[in-house]
Amino acid sequence: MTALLSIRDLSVRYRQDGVDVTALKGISLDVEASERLAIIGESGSGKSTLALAAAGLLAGSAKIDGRIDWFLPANAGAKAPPSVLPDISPSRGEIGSSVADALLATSKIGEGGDHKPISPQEGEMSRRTERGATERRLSVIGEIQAPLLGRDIGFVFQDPSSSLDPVMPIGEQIAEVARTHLGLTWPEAYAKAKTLLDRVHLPDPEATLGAYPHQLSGGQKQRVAIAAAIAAGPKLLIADEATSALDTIVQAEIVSLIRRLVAEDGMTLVFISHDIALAATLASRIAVLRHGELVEFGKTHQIIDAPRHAYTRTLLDAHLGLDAEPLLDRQGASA
Ligand SMILES: Nc1ncnc2c1ncn2[C@@H]1O[C@H](COP(=O)(O)OP(=O)(O)OP(=O)(O)O)[C@@H](O)[C@H]1O
Ligand code: NI
Repeated sequence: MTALLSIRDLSVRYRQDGVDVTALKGISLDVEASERLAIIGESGSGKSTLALAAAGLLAGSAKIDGRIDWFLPANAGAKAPPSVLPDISPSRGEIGSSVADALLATSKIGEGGDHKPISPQEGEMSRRTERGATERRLSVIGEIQAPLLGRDIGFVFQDPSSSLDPVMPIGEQIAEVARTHLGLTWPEAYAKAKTLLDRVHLPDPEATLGAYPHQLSGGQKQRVAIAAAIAAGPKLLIADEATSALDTIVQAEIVSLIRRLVAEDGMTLVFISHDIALAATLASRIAVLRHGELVEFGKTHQIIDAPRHAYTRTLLDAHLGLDAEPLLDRQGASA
């Protein structure tokens, strides 16, 4: 297997009210190209921090140590028009040299989070936020080859309302991503948006193009957020608790939607959840975080059938206590 993303010795500290909070401690893991990886752990274990760090979206105040290497296809970003290229200042980060047919975007992050800001893509990062885009900085340092939100990484957050603009028609929000990153004209981008609304199974895509987020249910809004996230054909889809705010039935529908889209587009998936059983239905590998440390990492069946760490067993037991049904749909896990 080839790595899409390699994380080495990643530590992240936030400063809050004058106190340092260590969110991640020495995390090393590879995300393999085309795999479905779940990151699980209880609230505060560092799951979102890991995803945000990988996507280069950590708040500028975060102190980051370690190394993140991306292995993107050489033509990544080739279609991005110059007007939308990020404004990246020279920095201490290193750009790895090109290898034969892959581009290596390397970030070696110095002590003290000495990483430079990247301007948010207009209308993109400013809306697709969880904790406020204005604080966000790209910690993955690079030139235009650095992974770019929307183009290389699709990010789906827990609350679709926070990632969608309430006063912009849905079609325009999706079309904008396609236009920005694929260099399409507006009519082409709208056609693409309509196709995407159909692909995420929204009823009447034509009418939905002109609808506003408040006219849709929570599950439908999450479908729109997913359509926008994949509009530019990213290599990696990161879903951070993307189904947690939804009721069980809708949650299952969104999980199967994600599974289908990832398979159809050959995307790599990082699925973040506090729910080990849900994660097991989707992922081929599971990483278990606890208090910012990677306590267990392996194939889904190994984690479920023979967990090595007591904490993983606790997560499994907690689940079994609530529900006597078999924990894992083994078909789903191995598919
Ligand atoms: N912007 C921030 N400023 C200060 N502390 C933060 C910030 N973001 C996260 N933290 C802290 O870092 C730790 C890890 O948080 P993180 O959000 O990564 O956990 P999580 O596993 O995603 O939790 P949840 O399941 O609740 O989303 C927590 O102690 C959290 O309070
Ligand atoms: Ni989180």
